[in-house]
Amino acid sequence: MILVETLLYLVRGGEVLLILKKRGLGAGLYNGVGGKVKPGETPEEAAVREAVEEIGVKPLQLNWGGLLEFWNFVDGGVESVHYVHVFTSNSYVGEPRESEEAIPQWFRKEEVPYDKMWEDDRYWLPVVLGGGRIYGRFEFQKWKLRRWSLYLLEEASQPLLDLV
Ligand SMILES: CNc1ncnc2c1ncn2[C@@H]1O[C@H](COP(=O)(O)OP(=O)(O)OP(=O)(O)O)[C@@H](O)[C@H]1O
Repeated sequence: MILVETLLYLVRGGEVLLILKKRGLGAGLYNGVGGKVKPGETPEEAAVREAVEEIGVKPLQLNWGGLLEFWNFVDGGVESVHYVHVFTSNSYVGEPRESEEAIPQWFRKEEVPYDKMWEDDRYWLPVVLGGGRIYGRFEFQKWKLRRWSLYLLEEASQPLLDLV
C-alpha cells in the first residue's frame, strides 16, 4: 500500500497547533493536521481540506516544509509506504475547534510533547518549525522506529540546469 499524505502545522507567534487524534492511524498521539491526498487533489488542496474537516480552520497560505517517507515493515515485507508533504501556515481563518477526529491544542514551540507523538517527529519537526525544509526517510518495524536518515534541503546556489 502506497499512500500520499499531508501534515500541516498552524503557527501563531511562538506557538504551534497540534491535534490529539481521536481515531485512525496514530490515535492517542499528538500530530499535525492531515491525512490522505485524494484522487484529483494536489497535496496543498488536501492539506487545506483536512484542516477544514479536522479543526474547522481554513489556511490561506501554505509554506512547504519538506517531504517525508515512512516505510512500515511487517514480517520482512513492506506493509505500507507513506509519502508525506509537510506544510506550515501562519495565515488562516477560523478558530480551531474539536471534531470527531481531533482535539486541537496550542503548544509553545519549545514545549511540543514529543513523548506523546510519533517517534520520528522529534528529529524533523524542530527543523521545520525553525523554517528549514527537510527530506527524511524513516523505517519502522510494526510502527517501531528502526532506522532513519534526514537531510536539510538547501537553496541551490547554482542553476541546476543551464539553459544558455
Ligand atoms: C510513522 N510516523 C508518522 N509521523 C508523523 N505523522 C504520521 C506518521 N505516520 C502517519 N502520519 C500522519 O498521520 C496522518 C494519518 O491520517 P489518517 O487518519 O490515516 O488519514 P485520513 O484523515 O485521510 O483518514 P481517513 O481514512 O479519512 O479516516 C497523516 O497525516 C499522516 O501523514
